[in-house]
Formats: sequence, C-alpha cells, structure tokens
Amino acid sequence: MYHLLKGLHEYLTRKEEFSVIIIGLDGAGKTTLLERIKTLYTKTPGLPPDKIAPTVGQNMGKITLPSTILQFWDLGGQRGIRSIWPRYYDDCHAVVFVVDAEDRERLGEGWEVFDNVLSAPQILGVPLLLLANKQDSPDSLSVEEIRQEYEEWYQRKIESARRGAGDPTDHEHRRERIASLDVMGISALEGTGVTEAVDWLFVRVQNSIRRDDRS
Ligand SMILES: Nc1nc2c(ncn2[C@@H]2O[C@H](COP(=O)(O)OP(=O)(O)OP(=O)(O)O)[C@@H](O)[C@H]2O)c(=O)[nH]1
Ligand SMILES: [Mg+2]
Repeated sequence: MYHLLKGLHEYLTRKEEFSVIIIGLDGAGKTTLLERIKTLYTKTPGLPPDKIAPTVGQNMGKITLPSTILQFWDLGGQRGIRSIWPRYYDDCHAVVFVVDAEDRERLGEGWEVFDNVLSAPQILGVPLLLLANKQDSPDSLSVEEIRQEYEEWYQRKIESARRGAGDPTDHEHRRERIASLDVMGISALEGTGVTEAVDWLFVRVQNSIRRDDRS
C-alpha cells in the first residue's frame, strides 16, 4: 500500500523537464539574461552583471515552475564558438535568440546568424523566441523596429538572391516562420520583460513537438 501511494504521489507531483537554448551574437546579453532568470526564479541569486565575462563554451541554469523544470543552456556567441550551437539543436524544446537592440552596426551580422538558425532542419518545428534586449537604453530599437529591421533585411536578401548574387533558396516554411515569429522586448540588466519571456517559454514547451518524442 505504501509503495502504491508513494508511486501515486510521485506520479502526481512529477515534473517534466525541458531544455531551452539561449543563442545570439557575443555581447547580446545572453548570460546577463540567464543570471537574471536565476535571480528571479531560484533561491540562489545569479551573478551580478559586472561579474559576467564573455562565455567560452556554455552556462547552465535550471528553474522550477508548476509541474515543469526548464533547463537553460546559454551558449557562447563569439564567431569561433557558434559552431557548437547545432550540437544542442537535436535535444532542445525551445530556442531563444537574443539580439542587442542597441547595437545597430551589428544588426546585419545578427540577422545572418539568425537566418541560419531559422533554416536549421533540426529545429524547424521548435518554438523560437526573438528577444530584443537592452530596452533600458534610450538608443535601443523597439520590438516593432527590430521586427521591421529583420523583415527588411530578409527582403533585401531575397532580392539579391533573385538577381543571382546569392543563395536563391526561399523556403516556404521559412516565410511562414518569419510571419509567425514572436518578438519580445527585455532588459536583462534591469529584469523588465524577463518573466513574460519565461511565461512564453513555459507555455510553448508544453506544446513542443519534441515533447511527444521523449521516452
Ligand atoms: N544596457 C544594457 N546592457 C546589457 C543588457 N544585458 C547585457 N548588457 C551588457 O552587455 C554586455 C554583454 O553581456 P553578456 O551577457 O556577457 O553577453 P553574452 O551574449 O553572454 O556574450 P557572449 O558570452 O560573448 O556570447 C555586458 O556589458 C552586459 O552588462 C541590458 O539589458 N541592457
Ligand atoms: Mg555569455
């Protein structure tokens, strides 16, 4: 009887675990975001921003939500480190792509990288959230401006491909993905918008196609 009740209790209180990867260019604020999430959702505060160094490899953080554990993998964004990202694609349940909305000069580089992520076959059906970070800065582009910047960049890319200057592949699924892309504004530094982003992830991982794949 004891074992039966114990088993029932374990069944009723079990938590499903989901993996979320945080990617984006170096300096976008990924680790600042992860540490902010730790501060907001765990008993152990995350590192303060002035103690955070560029990531060489990965950082990990786990948070517990109702019936759910989210495991975050913050991956280094420097050019030479980006090649490790695809190793995480097969097992993740959601992707967060962080852009520095203040750094207009590197937006184009960011979109190139983002575009590669969008077309990676392993994560085509996985929920993807674009975060426009550094909204605390007065120079930062708004969520609407970031979305518009990406759409304009994408149109230019398609047009130059049509003129024969690049890869002409314009997959239908990519267009659909862009049309339904969720973009949210946050300040990892001040914490604004972070709980809204975590709420989005909490809801979306429950419906992630990968959920049913698991043993
Ligand atoms: N103003 C402002 N600065 C931020 C914010 N988030 C991060 N930063 C700053 O941006 C710089 C880079 O932050 P990181 O969190 O180390 O960036 P990262 O994306 O992890 O960079 P890599 O580890 O190199 O990939 C630091 O100086 C942060 O303090 C923010 O919301 N607002
Ligand atoms: Mg980092």
